[in-house]
Amino acid sequence: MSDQTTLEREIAVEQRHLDRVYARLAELRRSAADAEREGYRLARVGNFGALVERDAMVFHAAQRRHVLDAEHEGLVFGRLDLRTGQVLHVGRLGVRGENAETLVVDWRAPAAAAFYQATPAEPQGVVRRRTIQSSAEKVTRIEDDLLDPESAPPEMAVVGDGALLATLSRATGHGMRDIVATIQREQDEAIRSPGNGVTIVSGGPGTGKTAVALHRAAYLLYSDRARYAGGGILVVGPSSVFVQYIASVLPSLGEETATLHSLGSLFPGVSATRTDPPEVAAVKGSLRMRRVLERAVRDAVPDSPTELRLLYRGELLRLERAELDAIRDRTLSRGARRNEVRRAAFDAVLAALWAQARTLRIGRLPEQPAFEDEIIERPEFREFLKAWWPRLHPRHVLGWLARPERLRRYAGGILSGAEIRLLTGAWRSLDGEGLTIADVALLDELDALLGQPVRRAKPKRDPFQLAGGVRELSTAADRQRAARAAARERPEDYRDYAHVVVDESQDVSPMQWRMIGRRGRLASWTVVGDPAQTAWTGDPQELARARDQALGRRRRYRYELTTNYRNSAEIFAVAAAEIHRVHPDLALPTAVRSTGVAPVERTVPVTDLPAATAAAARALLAEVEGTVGVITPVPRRDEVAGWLGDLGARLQVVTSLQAKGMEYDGVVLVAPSEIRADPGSGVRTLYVALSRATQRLTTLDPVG
Ligand SMILES: Nc1ncnc2c1ncn2[C@@H]1O[C@H](COP(=O)(O)OP(=O)(O)OP(=O)(O)O)[C@@H](O)[C@H]1O
Repeated sequence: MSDQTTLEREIAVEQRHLDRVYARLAELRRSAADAEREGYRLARVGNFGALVERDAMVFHAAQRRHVLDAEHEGLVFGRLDLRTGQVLHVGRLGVRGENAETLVVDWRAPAAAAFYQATPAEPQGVVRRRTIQSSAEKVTRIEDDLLDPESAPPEMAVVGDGALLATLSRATGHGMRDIVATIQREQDEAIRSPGNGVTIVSGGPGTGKTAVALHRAAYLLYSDRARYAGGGILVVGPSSVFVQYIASVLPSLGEETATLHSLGSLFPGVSATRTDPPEVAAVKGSLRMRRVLERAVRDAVPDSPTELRLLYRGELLRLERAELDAIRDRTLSRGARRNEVRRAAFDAVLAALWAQARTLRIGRLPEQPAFEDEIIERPEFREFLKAWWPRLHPRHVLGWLARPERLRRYAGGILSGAEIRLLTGAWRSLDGEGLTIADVALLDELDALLGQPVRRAKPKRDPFQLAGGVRELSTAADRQRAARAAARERPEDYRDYAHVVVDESQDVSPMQWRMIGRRGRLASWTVVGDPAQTAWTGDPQELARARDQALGRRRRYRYELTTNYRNSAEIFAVAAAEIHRVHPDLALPTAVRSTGVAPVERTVPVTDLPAATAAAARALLAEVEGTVGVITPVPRRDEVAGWLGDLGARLQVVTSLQAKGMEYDGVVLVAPSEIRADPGSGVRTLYVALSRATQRLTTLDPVG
């Protein structure tokens, strides 16, 4: 029988199974809809038992219908033929037939683990593993791996060249894809790592760390939905460009309950995208900044009144600067938080005025409470309090640090003169250009130091309370919907996540670890990263300390990924040569795919750089089907974007720092020597930029 006929026959076999699954799915959807209708009919009967039954029916039916709709496309993607003769189909969700026989096993279920973990050396009872691709309920392609040839029955067919390579050769889109059909064994082990403690996944560029982290979030939600959907999963990435890139993966796995944030958007109401030069980021990210900020939050508000004068029954009551400063120091002693002790500060001022009034022997002086009431009523006194001890927002205090004379005072003896000058220079543009990503961790620290004003607790709104005090008896489905809405509506400063995923963790500074740590006090963690790709130039010991403090003493599970699935072997060879300049002995992943196309490395006269960049970008857009990234040194981003004009949605211009974690089919790298020239982290940043392309890489270096 020819190969073509075998392939057609095998596709037809899978199509029959797929037809059966989709027919069953249609049936399940119909019965879910019927159950929902029946549930509402029962409700009209009106007795309590019927209402409880309605609750359960409507809940399960609605939940089922939602899942069935979400997982329709590409539902079945794998098949295992076991030595026992049993056949298992693996898919995005578990489906049973009318007689409770298994038609599809959920990819996250223990029975599906062999699909990812079996190898020819350790077949785990699997004879043939088959990957099935389909589109709109039609099987389009199948790829087999024969894992245990000796146990294969003679009639067993094996088709295709391996699913992984076929998948890796597909064009890159704007968003990352889920890899659920082709997860590799070492990745699967990390995905299924225990839910408690800290899972640490490391590996070089393109080894699937991000993919693993996101699939792990989906796995955890499957394995213990009550815990992880209830508390929530927070995923933190380095930049907003990156968060947009990965945002579609979890919904494609049927999981919408995770919260994605970039490091610049973790603080409520802020979304910073500007980056600092590495030497400035190292100062802003250092733990020493905490001591600088502690001094700032204890200082007097700029331009606030330096004395209080009040005329009381013909006598002048007066608190001078030294006295006001002493009250402030006393009130803020022992770690009191400024926004939380406003009331205590006001009481101390009133007490000081009272003491003075008594010393002055003012005639007909009332009792202390009446005296204080009289003073509090005076508008000039209220104005004074508002100006002297206002409710402070972290942004106000960061503004104080941007004043050179204040910064010198706060940072003296903590930061060096050169470091203070770096910060002064960086914050000169704070008002004009806004916050940088590194500033956001400082805001979060200031928020923790300032505290929240004491408010009377508002009664919680009952989502089932209707107008006029009528309380509708709700169904569990209503409650579930409300719970989902609550997850979406978690307060912006929500901190009690059940799990925190940190991607590109090598670039998280000590102050950023503190910020993330505040959101994961109750959490288990997944931390993925590659030390060789870091742009951090600060103290490595301080970094390790801050990270350990955030992660706590939980048990650690470590995984190392060793295969680069992104770059062609030709492209990764260029990146590898770059990182070996500074880390000659670094063990690197193996790139599995060769395209036979060598990267293009060109030098061009500086005046020709704009035209050469535009020409290279156009050429790559014509050569590849997917996206093209133009990666620039940080200061050149806008200039280069200007050279390119509008070349369409497939092209993106990013800085070498924004390129972290990103992937494009073609990359034009502008002025690599300028990126390398940074003495702190230049080579490592260039290594990141060189390892972003799947198929084509052109580097353009200006000379002269
Ligand atoms: N098992 C797999 N099957 C198919 N594609 C995969 C697999 N593992 C990884 N990939 C693909 O390889 C590319 C790189 O993956 P990913 O971005 O997760 O790597 P990374 O380790 O986070 O990289 P970097 O550190 O360079 O940012 C992505 O396109 C991803 O979809």
